[in-house]
Amino acid sequence: MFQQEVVVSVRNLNHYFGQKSLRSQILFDINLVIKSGEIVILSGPSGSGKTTLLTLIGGLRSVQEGSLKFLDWELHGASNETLVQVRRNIGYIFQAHNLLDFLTARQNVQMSLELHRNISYRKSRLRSEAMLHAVKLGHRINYYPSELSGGQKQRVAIARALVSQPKLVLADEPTAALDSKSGREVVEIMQQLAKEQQCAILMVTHDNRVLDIADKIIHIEDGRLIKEELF
Ligand SMILES: Nc1ncnc2c1ncn2[C@@H]1O[C@H](COP(=O)(O)OP(=O)(O)OP(=O)(O)O)[C@@H](O)[C@H]1O
Repeated sequence: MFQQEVVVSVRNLNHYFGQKSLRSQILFDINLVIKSGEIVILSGPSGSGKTTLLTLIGGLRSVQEGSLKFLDWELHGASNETLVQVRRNIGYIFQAHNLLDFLTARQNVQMSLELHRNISYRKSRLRSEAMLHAVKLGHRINYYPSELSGGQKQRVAIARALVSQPKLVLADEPTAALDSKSGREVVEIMQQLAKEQQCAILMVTHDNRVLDIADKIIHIEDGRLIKEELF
């Protein structure tokens, strides 16, 4: 068995949007722990605060109140250098896969490794190709995004998110644009790679077909975590 470490720890987190009289509270007293290798699904109605919470955890937005720790880094009051370090340890997968159209599948994956300065071109190329094999795209390495199906593009996005062996993957509706078979394939690949690399996954989804891959499902409503289900 792997020793599970705490990857994300959120304590009494509040968040507000807007200024002065237009200021309104969006997140209320959020408490949450995510451990390595754990797959957590975040569900809730539109506008309940899911994306806001995901972007806070991802170091993409400033923490205003409360504590948010990623590994040993406190994000509340963190410097830009710290946030850059944090982001290097996180893989991001969004609904629109955000691949660059003028780069091949391999180049899209490799680009994310090039943010890590201490890796040679040869090594990054080999690792990117191995990762594309892992997501079952070994036969599409030199294809451009326009030559791939929706499910294949999303698998390239998974390879890109996981190739740097991040401690955490944040996925915002990764199956939303996919038919049920491709959606299922995409989450099963995420699950398998997460368990192999002991990476935690926090996934926002409305897709009932994939709920069973979660170790834990948390529900958010009007900015409050209301229920946690364990599997
Ligand atoms: N930049 C912003 N400025 C002001 N209000 C915002 C901003 N971003 C989000 N909000 C508001 O915060 C609330 C939560 O939004 P958020 O995008 O986190 O919800 P969500 O649960 O991800 O919704 P969906 O499922 O529709 O994507 C909403 O009421 C939204 O209108």
